[in-house]
Amino acid sequence: MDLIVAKFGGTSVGNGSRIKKAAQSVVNEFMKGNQIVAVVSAVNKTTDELIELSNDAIGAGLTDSQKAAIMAMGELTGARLFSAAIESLGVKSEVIDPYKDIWPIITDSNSLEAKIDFDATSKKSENIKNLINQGIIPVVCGFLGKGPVGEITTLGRGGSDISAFLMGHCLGADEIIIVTDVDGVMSTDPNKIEEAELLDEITVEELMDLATHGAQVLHPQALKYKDPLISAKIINFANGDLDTKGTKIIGPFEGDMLKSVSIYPNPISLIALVGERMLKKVGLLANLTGVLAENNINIFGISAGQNSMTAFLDKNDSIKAYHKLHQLVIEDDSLSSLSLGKDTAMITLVSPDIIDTPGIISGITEPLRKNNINIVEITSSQTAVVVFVDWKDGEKAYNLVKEVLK
Ligand SMILES: Nc1ncnc2c1ncn2[C@@H]1O[C@H](COP(=O)(O)OP(=O)(O)O)[C@@H](O)[C@H]1O
Ligand SMILES: N[C@@H](CC(=O)OP(=O)(O)O)C(=O)O
Repeated sequence: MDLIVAKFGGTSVGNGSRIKKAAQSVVNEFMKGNQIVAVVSAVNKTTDELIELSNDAIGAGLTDSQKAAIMAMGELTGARLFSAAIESLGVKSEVIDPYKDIWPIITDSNSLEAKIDFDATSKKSENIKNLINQGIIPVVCGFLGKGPVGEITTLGRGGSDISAFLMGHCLGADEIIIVTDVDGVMSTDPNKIEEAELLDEITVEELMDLATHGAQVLHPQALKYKDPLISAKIINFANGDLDTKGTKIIGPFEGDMLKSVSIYPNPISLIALVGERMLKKVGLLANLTGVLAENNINIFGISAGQNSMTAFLDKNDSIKAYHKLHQLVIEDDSLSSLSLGKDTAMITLVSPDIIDTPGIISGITEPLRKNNINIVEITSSQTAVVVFVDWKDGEKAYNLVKEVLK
């Protein structure tokens, strides 16, 4: 007997027959002997409509907490429709919403982008387990939370995916299934490029990057709660069957809950190409990477400015790269010179919190400044910050950056 958390996005419950089909797919799993929790979003575009309605009616006078309570109506209705559809098929079900004591997802008081109190949520999830053990199918409102004074909060647009992974984690589920309007994760958005191909599987790390760079298919914060031991997949509602293959989400493979700090074991050399108005020169980057690729040299990072371009390479490759790139400088009129910089240590911090934690970069740089450690380069994306310091400072900087995660 497996415990499954199945999340139904807005499109998968987009009309009456879809709700019926979705409820049937949940009941089918229950009849096979599995335990199941449904997490349900607002029907179709209800959230957008509620926002538009309140903007038209109230406009700037609308407070965040009023907006959250109005938006919540979408999920409050969706969950009731879903639960009633399950009961109409002869199985007991209960709606779980933030107005009830049993509600598990506890947050801070930020009405529109609430932060989850993981410990409180874990504790309160026990009540949901009791319900499941009584043979009842809980239907949990996605997207919603309950703040410190019992008020409704929301987890941010698209937040029902977070609700599903959080519930899956806290309940110790065997599987999390995200039911949506595409066959799974594709090579790109299939609504933009028709030839997009379905991926059989994707790692948490890859999907997190895809999602933070705008692929709507899953909320990036949801993957924070993906436990390596819990199976997860994304499937199309059109199948009407939760057993469908879709795209399997595997991992995470790095660190605990996707957070890690690492130091590359070898020194990293910085090679800078200098030239006038380099950013305006077409194909320069391709030439740089082409030369390195031809010589089987791996690139750990590239930074580009108006008049220079720097490649980060393993020290063992740097002399060879230096000579090969010099040839490029001689041949290309827009390049004036090349310099092989000092040895640096590369420290990488990976965390899904980077995207929504103001001050995380200064949290890293401040302790380095206080310890008189000079930062040679720093690059950041939505999920990783990479800091380069003098090689001699590497170990100390690594220990300081590790403290940031704590
Ligand atoms: N690489 C991708 N693979 C699959 N879908 C993608 C991808 N990038 C963007 N999408 C979009 O994500 C949408 C599904 O997410 P969303 O609309 O939030 O669904 P739901 O309402 O079920 O939560 C798809 O309709 C698709 O347009
Ligand atoms: N209904 C909310 C939450 C959500 O996650 O919806 P969906 O699962 O349809 O993306 C929204 O539109 O933002």
